[in-house]
Order: sequence, then structure tokens, then C-alpha cells
Amino acid sequence: MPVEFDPARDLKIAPSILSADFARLGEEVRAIEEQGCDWVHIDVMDGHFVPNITIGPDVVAALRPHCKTVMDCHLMISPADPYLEAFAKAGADIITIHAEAGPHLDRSLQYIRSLGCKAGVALNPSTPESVIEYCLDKIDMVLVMTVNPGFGGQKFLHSQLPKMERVRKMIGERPIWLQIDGGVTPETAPLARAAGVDSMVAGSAVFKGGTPQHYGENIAAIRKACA
Ligand SMILES: O=C(CO)[C@H](O)[C@H](O)COP(=O)(O)O
Ligand SMILES: [Co+2]
Repeated sequence: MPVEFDPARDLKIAPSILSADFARLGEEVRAIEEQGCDWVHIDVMDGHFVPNITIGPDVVAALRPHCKTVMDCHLMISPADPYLEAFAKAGADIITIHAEAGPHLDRSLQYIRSLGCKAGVALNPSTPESVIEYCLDKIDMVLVMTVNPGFGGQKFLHSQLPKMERVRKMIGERPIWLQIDGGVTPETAPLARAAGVDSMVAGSAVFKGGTPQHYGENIAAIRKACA
């Protein structure tokens, strides 16, 4: 489904299916959507850019019919360009690549948009926001990583809060989402919301408990903490 920027910057909660039951992914995606999530976050890892291997385009395509909302694909792969078309064809709505994953960020972003997807750029915790300054006109989302990518269930890095504030300032009035990913809980989410974040990925904090009712309560707790 096509996703458009929301100038009101209402909070978008994007559960990461990295913490879902991989044997029942279709069911899990339907459950989080029924329980009030905004987007579905899909973590793609290659065992090279990050020390873990997860999901490829075939799984994204298999999930597409189960997913009524936005498929937000976070590519932790290097190189990314050879696989962008496959993820677009699989039904990704947002494709986020890492600024550290290749030498031609501007070109990769143009390529993502040419495939009909929104283009996101992720910044590792050690990467300064200055790397995106000259391609802001080609970016639909900036993802400030709040953990070192590769695994779910890590602790939120408070060191990234000033970066969120600087990126929010850099974005200004541009129609660009500011997302964070990693260690988001009802305790850490309000800090990021105050720094100007309008999209939050949460894996372990949403899927903990393991039932749809828990997912609904967990999503509501994050939303309430940010209200
Ligand atoms: O990109 C990611 C890891 O690289 C995941 O989206 C992230 O870790 C979410 O998991 P949690 O909320 O449990 O930290
Ligand atoms: Co992610």
C-alpha cells in the first residue's frame, strides 16, 4: 500500500517481527495489525554487514498478503543495491538502507524511489548525521539506530538522543520521518518522542508475553507513555 508522509507527525509504532514466532509469521503480522500497530518492521540481515542472518525478499513477498499496513523493510546488508529491486517487487513500501553499507548513498536513494518505494537511511550509533546532509532531498525517512544493529533485545543507547534532536532540526519542514530502532520501551520511547521522533520500531517490547492480547497492551503502553 502506498504510504504518505503525515505532516502532523503522529507517532507511528512499527513492531519488529524479529521478535515474533518465525514459524507463524503470517499470523503474527495479522495479530500486531489487529492490535493497533501502524507499520510492520522487517529486519533483513546478511551475516556480513551485521553478525546475524534473517529474512530475504521471498519471505517479504510471502508476508505481503497478510499485511494490510505498511511494510517497512530495514536492510542491514552490504551491498544493498543488487537486492533493492527484489524487495520492491516483494511489496516493500519503505526500504531503508544503511549509510555505512555502500559508497554511493545518493545513487542508492534515487534507485529506491525509482522503484516506487519510500527511501530511508539508517545511521549506526557511531555515524554522524552529517553524512546525510547533501542528500536530504532524496530521503523520506532517517533512522537513528539506538542499538548497534544485528540483534533484538539490546539496551537503548541514550547517547543517540542528541543526534535525534540534531537530525530533527536538520529535517526542518521537509516531509521526512524520523525513526528510531532498538531498545524502545515505555521508559525510553518518551525521551525519543521529546527529541522529535515520529516513528518507533519496537521488537521485544511489543512481542513480550507472546499472545495478541499482550501485543495490544504493549503497543498501547508505548503510545500512552508518549502521549
Ligand atoms: O534493527 C533491529 C536490530 O538491528 C531491530 O529492529 C531492533 O533491534 C528491534 O528490536 P528490540 O526492540 O528488541 O531492540
Ligand atoms: Co530494524
